[in-house]
Amino acid sequence: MENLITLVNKLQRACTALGDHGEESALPTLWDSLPSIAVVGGQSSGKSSVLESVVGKDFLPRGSGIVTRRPLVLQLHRIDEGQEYAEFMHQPKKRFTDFAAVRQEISDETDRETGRSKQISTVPIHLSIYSPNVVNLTLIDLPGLTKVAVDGQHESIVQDIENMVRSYIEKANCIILAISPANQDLATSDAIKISREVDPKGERTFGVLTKIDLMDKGTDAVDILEGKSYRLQYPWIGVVNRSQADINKSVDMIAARRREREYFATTPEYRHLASRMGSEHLGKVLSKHLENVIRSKIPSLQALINKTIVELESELSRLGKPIAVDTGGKLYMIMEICRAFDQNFKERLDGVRPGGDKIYGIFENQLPAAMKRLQLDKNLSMENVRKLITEADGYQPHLIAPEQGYRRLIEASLVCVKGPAEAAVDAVHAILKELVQKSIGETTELKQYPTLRVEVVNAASESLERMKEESKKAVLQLVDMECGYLTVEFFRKLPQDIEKGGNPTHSIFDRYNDSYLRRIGSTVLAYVNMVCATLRNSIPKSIVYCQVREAKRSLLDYFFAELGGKEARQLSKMLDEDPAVMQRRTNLAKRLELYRSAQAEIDAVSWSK
Ligand SMILES: Nc1nc2c(ncn2[C@@H]2O[C@H](COP(=O)(O)OP(=O)(O)OP(=O)(O)O)[C@@H](O)[C@H]2O)c(=O)[nH]1
Repeated sequence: MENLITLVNKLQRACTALGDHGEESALPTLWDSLPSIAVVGGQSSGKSSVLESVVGKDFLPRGSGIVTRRPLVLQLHRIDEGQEYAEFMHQPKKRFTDFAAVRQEISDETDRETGRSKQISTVPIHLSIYSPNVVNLTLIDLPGLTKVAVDGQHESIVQDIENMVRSYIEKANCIILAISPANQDLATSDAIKISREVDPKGERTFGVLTKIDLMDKGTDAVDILEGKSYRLQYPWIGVVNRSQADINKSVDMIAARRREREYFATTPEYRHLASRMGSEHLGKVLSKHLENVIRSKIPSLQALINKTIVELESELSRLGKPIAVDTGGKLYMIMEICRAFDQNFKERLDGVRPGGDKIYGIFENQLPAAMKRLQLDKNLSMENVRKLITEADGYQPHLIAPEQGYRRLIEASLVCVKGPAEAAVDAVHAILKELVQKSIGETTELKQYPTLRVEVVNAASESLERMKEESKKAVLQLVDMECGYLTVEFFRKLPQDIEKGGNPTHSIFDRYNDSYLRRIGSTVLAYVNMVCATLRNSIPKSIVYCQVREAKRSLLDYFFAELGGKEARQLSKMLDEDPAVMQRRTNLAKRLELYRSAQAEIDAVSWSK
């Protein structure tokens, strides 16, 4: 039991410290899942007296009219030994051992928030009391309900107090301590009225009857205490607090408790109820009830903490790691981020992620279609063949075969292939650029650092540009190579020209007959087609070698080489994270730490059940 309530107190205080008790928080609040006990009653019903009696100390401000003007969240911590003391959350380092000073501080802190006016405020005062004479409990003392405004107060105060009280006790996890004076008709009890409103079945309401000793002679509270005149889910508990005369005479709490015990034990009407009457019994009943409630709540509390931890962790991982402080750390961080990007890019080329297949589309469709559209026979009209053959002959018509003529005709046709080859290089370049963009977009770490992102994009683009130029040179070279050296085999296999069809005695313009020239044309076309078939295969190989494979291998090599020479200041500039993000990460980490320790503690409690 001790563990449980200590845990509750700990978590509750921690959550309040983080401001985790308001609606502004996006996270579900622990505060809302933990039970608390609110003390509700009409003015002068004996509310402060009951609280003091449970605590066993004089410490609450007293006086006529509205004394309690702010909620007081009171946590009682049992300590095994030592001097009792109190601590306020708004003065964390100050220990109060003089309880008169505690009373004064409650009063002063109330005035600080509300001014010296008689206004009320919903901002609670948090007070912890550590004592060997208390049981672990968290109690909330609320301003007393009243029926009329006194001088200097706004008419709305009656309603304001009621609303504030309701805002606390309407929460499903609030256990209500409804205090009614026995010397007033129960039908007029403000406490019963408001608690019935928020807890109609009485599942979380404890009725406390005060001032039993002040009842008119000849009357008693037996019917109420036995639950006959007004039945509550839990039995009524009667108490006898110190009278005003006792307070004036400074009768201490211990003596008051002893007298209370004696009162119930010796008064004939109440003797049979003595074991379940009095302030001490009230404290024990409350503690036991709180324990039961918490036990039943542990699973949902664990679920809530675990869910919050997952949310905090995912939010933190979305924000990314914090920036390293030293140069080496920064360098390592940049390299890590770049590697993450590079990995993503490679996976696209290797087919682990989509996009790389588009390159094959260029080789399979675009390049062959473009080569097909070339109309290689455009240069091989009869006229053109005749012109090039005779020009190549020069002053001496060829004797066996028009060697030079063939070369010129083949070259003139093959040169056309350069267009589609360069277009294929450009198309692959465009795809690679697109893949870089996509990989940049998918590298979450880069979103965190806009400057680094720009630098990586620039470095990758420059590399791709360089590779494109190399690739163009290589494919053009392939075509030039085909023009520079013809495949002899092809020509050796041709049937030898037995009859050239030429007649040197004729004029230069009709030196060769049509069928001879047609044959040359078709031989050239057959040769060029054969070469094109080879180029259709070798151009993709060259492109992959110069661009794709190279991009996979060394996309950021230049960038890395330059990175090594950068100074700390330049590295910091690259990791220029938004300060708001840094602040958010720190806050989240602090919160996560709190929730983790809460998780460990509550797990330990649930295992020890
Ligand atoms: N004889 C006797 N007097 C009591 C008892 N309970 C409270 N009183 C007296 O009733 C007066 C009001 O008690 P408080 O405890 O101050 O009442 P309260 O509800 O806290 O009132 P506010 O703080 O003003 O809202 C005090 O003079 C107490 O001494 C009781 O059981 N018996």
